[in-house]
Amino acid sequence: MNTFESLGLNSALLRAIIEIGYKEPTPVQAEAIPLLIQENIDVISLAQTGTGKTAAFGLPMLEKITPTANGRPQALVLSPTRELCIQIAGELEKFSKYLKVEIVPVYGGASINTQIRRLKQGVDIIVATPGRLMDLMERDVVSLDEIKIVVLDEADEMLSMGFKEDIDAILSQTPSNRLTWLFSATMPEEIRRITKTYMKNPRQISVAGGGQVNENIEHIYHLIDGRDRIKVLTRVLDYYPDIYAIVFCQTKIETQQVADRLIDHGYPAGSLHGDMSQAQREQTMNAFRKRAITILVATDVAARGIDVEDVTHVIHYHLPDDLESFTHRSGRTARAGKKGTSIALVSKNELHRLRTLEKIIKRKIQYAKVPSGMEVCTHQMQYLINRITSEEVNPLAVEEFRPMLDELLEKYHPRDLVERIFSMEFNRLLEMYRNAPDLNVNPEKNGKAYDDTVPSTGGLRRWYINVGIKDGMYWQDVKDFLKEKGNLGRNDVTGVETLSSFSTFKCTEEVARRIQKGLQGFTLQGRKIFIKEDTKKDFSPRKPERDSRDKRRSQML
Ligand SMILES: Nc1ncnc2c1ncn2[C@@H]1O[C@H](COP(=O)(O)OP(=O)(O)OP(=O)(O)O)[C@@H](O)[C@H]1O
Repeated sequence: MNTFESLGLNSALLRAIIEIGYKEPTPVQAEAIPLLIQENIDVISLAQTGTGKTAAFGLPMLEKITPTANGRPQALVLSPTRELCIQIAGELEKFSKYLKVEIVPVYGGASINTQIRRLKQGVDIIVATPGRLMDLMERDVVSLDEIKIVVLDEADEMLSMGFKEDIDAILSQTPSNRLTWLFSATMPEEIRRITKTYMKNPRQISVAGGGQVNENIEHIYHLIDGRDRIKVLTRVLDYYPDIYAIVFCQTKIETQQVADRLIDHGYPAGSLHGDMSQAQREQTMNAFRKRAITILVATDVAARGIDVEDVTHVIHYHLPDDLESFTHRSGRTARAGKKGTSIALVSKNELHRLRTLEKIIKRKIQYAKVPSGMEVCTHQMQYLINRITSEEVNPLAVEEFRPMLDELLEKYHPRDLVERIFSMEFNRLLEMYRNAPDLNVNPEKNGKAYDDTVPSTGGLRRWYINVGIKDGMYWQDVKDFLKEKGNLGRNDVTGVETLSSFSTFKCTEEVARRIQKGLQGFTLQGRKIFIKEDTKKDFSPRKPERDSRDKRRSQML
């Protein structure tokens, strides 16, 4: 068995690790720690989510630096989001409890003056988001000329967010003989490019039995009608007692909308996305960690890498655009050797992407039916029975209230009491679910893979409309919207395809005129909404005209 003692860590670090409660190193730690301590090399390490990569780079980093009197930073960790900065700095603080090391997190949205003050007092390790570090460098309050080690955490995400220039500028200020360590759960193309751009002969360490597959995650999907998404979500949330979940949405708008809907329906939910202030984001994360809220609705970027203990479920409200994100999302559960479930809500037109995903994650994603209303009630009932029957009786408390309990038992038959307890707990649920519809889509029958309805008349043309996913609208919503504005029949509009900032659809000129009339004077968030003929002649499915990735990201952050 590998032990932390055998990895070459000093006694101060070992003492802290024991106090934290780590018993033995995870495979990535066992592999990386001795190598990084003994050799001065660039390293790229692929390891599953939740397997302790922070300690895998943090412990050797702490072992290798020797705090100097001049208080200039010797190590730098770059990470994409504020949450991650705070989290990594917090972990490093814990590891360095018995060392004299100054660790300063610097990230946007928080007071720059406080960060400047802390940096001026001397710092050994900076944990930073690229944007804020650039600000600080421009103000000449931080100098990177003594940096020995740079860690690029979630490097692909930093590039996706458009930090490439900042990273270039930051790294150009560090000594050329610095070491660069990169840890990641996935190996997208960006990571390969990063290795080429920023690293010198990096050694790739692969962990036995590692790779991208976290066997502790059970992957399932529900096949649904896209219009029922929120209903399916609430049903799933109701089905699992004590669910502690992160729900991933694709855009900031959708994240907020879903969280608002859940809160309106009485769920303990909160949202996390880039349109919130830093204070709001910290408040939500704290509430989630303390379980004051148990459902966190988040964008991919805001929740990348966050480590919250015992998250039971990750729910993909939509599949991510960028399928690598699926691994990072799912990895918010089943951390540190525990088990967890990832549930994808998939409409028929997303099915083919699910198959691609299975190849990426090298796992089968099992189909599961959306629970029926009765199944929700039965499951909750079983849970209540288990809770009651496994509860240990507290004799002292019972004795104290014995007279009241006796009186209750004299007045009511035990069966009557059980029925009352049941009603107390279940009236709301039964009311809600007694006649609940079946939310499953049969892949062979009723569900539609895409909008393939037959239009009422001939003479079809393709039209463009300036609404899309970034407005929180998917094809069904766009179709409903057009139907409403043009006061149309079911099949008047067809072939709706929705991309980030616009959609296209097919209809006759007459139908288009009705839509145009309905749209007169209509604005969405101050923007005039219009349709115009799409002059591209053929109706074959168009390749999505990708927005630049940065632009898309800014919607998703
Ligand atoms: N040796 C260990 N024994 C027990 N728990 C550990 C050990 N190492 C790390 N952990 C715990 O496991 C959890 C996951 O660690 P960490 O956040 O570093 O994972 P990660 O690999 O960076 O995940 P991700 O790829 O999802 O960002 C943390 O709560 C951490 O405290």
